[in-house]
Amino acid sequence: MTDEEQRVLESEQRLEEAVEHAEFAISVRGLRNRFGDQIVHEDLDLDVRKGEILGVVGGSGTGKSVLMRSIIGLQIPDAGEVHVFGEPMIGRLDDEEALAVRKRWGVLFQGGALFSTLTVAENVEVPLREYYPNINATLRDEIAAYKIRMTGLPCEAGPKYPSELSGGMKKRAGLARALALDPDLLFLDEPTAGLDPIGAAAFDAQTRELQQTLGLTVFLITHDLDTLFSICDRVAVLADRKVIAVGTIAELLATDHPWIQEYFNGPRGRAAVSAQKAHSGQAQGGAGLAERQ
Ligand SMILES: Nc1ncnc2c1ncn2[C@@H]1O[C@H](COP(=O)(O)OP(=O)(O)OP(=O)(O)O)[C@@H](O)[C@H]1O
Repeated sequence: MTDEEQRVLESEQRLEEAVEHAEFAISVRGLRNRFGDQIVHEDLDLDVRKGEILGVVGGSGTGKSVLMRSIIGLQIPDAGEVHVFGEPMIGRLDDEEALAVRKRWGVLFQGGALFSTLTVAENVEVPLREYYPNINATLRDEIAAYKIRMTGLPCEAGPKYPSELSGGMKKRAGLARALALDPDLLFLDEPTAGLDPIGAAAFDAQTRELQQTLGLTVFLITHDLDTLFSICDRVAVLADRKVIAVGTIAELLATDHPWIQEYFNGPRGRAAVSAQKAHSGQAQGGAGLAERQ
């Protein structure tokens, strides 16, 4: 086969795959990740629908963060396929194509991962400098200020350093940075961990509002049952090295997997359901999420 024929064949294959994966923002097939003797994922499949908030749960060490890192290219899996918006993410895109897909997502890492020597505004500007180096400084400052306000932080937060912020403010600053490039897809790794319940509920409400107004797809790793019940459209459960179930919480509860039953039907799960019911009652009585922020 000539080089030209090979190129045409590859481009046809890519087109077929793009059509096959078009309804999903993310498609993972047959993922395998191993660290030495420890197999974290084996034959893991997962589809994330466009426009949904997918909660990702599982016991500690089941590989939720490794899964996220495999999707965004920070972890090269031992086997498997990852497609984001129909594009194959592992080894088949050239630099320019990979960059075009990477611009379509934003990531809030566990703990915020802000650069401690940069102000909040400078942190938000990092992806702008990296992906759009020709934007002038004034426009960059304006975009950063807008993103900061978008996440509910006051303008005065811009010149502050991460060490001067509360935990909740740091998360919002990380969120502002994740939104810097107007992404279609947002990855959130335990966004409410370490926040007090009121701060966590406000962050959830902010996430939901942003997802709806910006039409985002959200891949949300969490241990927070209130987050799962209040804002996730579906939940994927990691156990036994793979995604053992994915669906609405009602659908998950209809399965008889012991971990799922214990997780959602245990004391904390029941408390989250009661809180959710109480909140829905209040909302019908006029106290909506927006008022709680
Ligand atoms: N770079 C690495 N080198 C070696 N082992 C790793 C590496 N990254 C992750 N692991 C291991 O992979 C497993 C899964 O880690 P991961 O951080 O994805 O878990 P998790 O489900 O996100 O856990 P948690 O809920 O506690 O954050 C863990 O046992 C971890 O020690």
